[in-house]
Amino acid sequence: MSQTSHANFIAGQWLQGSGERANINPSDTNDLVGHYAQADAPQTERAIAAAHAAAPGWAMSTPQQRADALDRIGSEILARKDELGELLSREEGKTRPEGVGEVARAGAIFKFFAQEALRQCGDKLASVRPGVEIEVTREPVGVVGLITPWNFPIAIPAWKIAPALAFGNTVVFKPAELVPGSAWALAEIISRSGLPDGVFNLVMGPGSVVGQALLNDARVQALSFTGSVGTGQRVAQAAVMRGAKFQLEMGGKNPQVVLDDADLATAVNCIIQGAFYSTGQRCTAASRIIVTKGIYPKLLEALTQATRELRVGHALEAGTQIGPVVDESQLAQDLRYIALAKAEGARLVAGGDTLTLAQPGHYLQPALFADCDNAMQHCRDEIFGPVASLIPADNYEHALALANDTPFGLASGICTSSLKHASHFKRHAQAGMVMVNLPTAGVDYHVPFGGRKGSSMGPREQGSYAAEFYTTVKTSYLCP
Ligand SMILES: NC(=O)C1=CN([C@@H]2O[C@H](COP(=O)(O)OP(=O)(O)OC[C@H]3O[C@@H](n4cnc5c(N)ncnc54)[C@H](OP(=O)(O)O)[C@@H]3O)[C@@H](O)[C@H]2O)C=CC1
Ligand SMILES: O=C(O)CCC(=O)C(=O)O
Repeated sequence: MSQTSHANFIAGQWLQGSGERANINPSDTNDLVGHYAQADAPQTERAIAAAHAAAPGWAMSTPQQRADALDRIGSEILARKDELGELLSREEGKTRPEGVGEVARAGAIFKFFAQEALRQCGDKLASVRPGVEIEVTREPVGVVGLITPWNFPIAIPAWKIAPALAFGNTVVFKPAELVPGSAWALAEIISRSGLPDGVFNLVMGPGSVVGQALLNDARVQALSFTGSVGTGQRVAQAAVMRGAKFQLEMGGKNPQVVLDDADLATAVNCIIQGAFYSTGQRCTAASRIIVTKGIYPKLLEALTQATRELRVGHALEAGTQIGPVVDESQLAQDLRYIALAKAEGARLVAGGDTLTLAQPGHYLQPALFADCDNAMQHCRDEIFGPVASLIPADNYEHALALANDTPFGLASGICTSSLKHASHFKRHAQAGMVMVNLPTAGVDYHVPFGGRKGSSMGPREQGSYAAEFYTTVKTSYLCP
């Protein structure tokens, strides 16, 4: 067994795994970010046992204890945002400003939930029976298993870990294998925050081993997952079979509608940001650009030019707008869908080719397709790359129908100067989040996040709504 400097954190101790994995920079595959421990199933079970043993004590911790720990974590993340942002960009490939921005968001999330820990409340109700008093209170669920994806290596862990701890649960955190660096740095900060041993545990390793062990173990009473539809369904099945709570966030095929009366510059900006920034690797990314006929030619011309001008490069280089794709297999998926779109008759008007730069990396020029049909397969599936498809619509009603014609329902955007259409769209878009004259991606940290249909299952994440998942309700009757 090798001695990696990045070990797992279990029961307050740093423990070597049964193996280790190299973390490679997608901007420069010669750059090794570090070696990170890999747990096996017995080590994962050890982490679960530690969280299980710590759960009763942490459930009885005071709101002040929880708030202090979370606030300390948030403060250190914010103080180190440049350094941690660089690490994040180096391992995941989003640009440095995006990486630093994500770290700042994670810090703000911990600060927010520090305050939420102090705001826990319940209801006191009159009974229908004389002399009886009723109280409705919230209690921690117990041990929660948190399984996170690679595309937001610190923000998604933050928005699961912070509410879990704030509401008195203990945590076993399994980050995605591609991005252990940010997870480990976050765990190291948490390890010095004053939490009792076993309250927070980091277990790095493959989803098929560590993730699966979390799904199987009856001591894990709640599972929060973000990632692909296929894995999400496994999580749901396992949770249902053994009666655990679960919460799934599984992506989208988000529409960005542009109406004739839209401001052209706003629409182009929303599409470029929503579809291509973060290399399109966001579950909130806009990939179906639904455009009414009057503005279609003008928008196509402006968008084609803007797409061609995007600077793809090393994530840490000043001026880079689009970093590399996260790894070879995601790049292969993007290229497969670009080939499929062409085969389906979509017209490629910009990008779509890999790029060879001075350093070896997974570079892809953002691809823009025109004259697509919403029924084409590449307009149905989540690609998770910098690929956008323009779909013409006859009018607003047709655009709305196309926007809703998808198995997913995460975010839905519209660009328009019509208050009437904006209001109607807000009401009738079948999505968990609606954006008017704003990109579909890029959300606030203090409000609910989640979707409908195939995008999400279970209670919402983030904001005060997070309490729904990370607590269980108790109704007490008292006859004094
Ligand atoms: N909605 C979203 O935000 C995201 C959507 N995706 C979509 O998913 C596709 C594939 O990405 P990928 O990272 O492979 O997604 P996965 O769903 O495979 O990964 C998400 C998390 O689940 C873990 N996992 C994998 N298998 C299991 C299992 N059997 N039991 C428990 N946990 C498991 C992964 O571990 P590990 O990877 O470490 O093995 C990772 O931590 C993307 O192309 C994209 O379409 C991806 C990321 C985010
Ligand atoms: O758009 C955002 O700000 C969040 C996106 C996200 O959470 C995701 O892609 O998983």
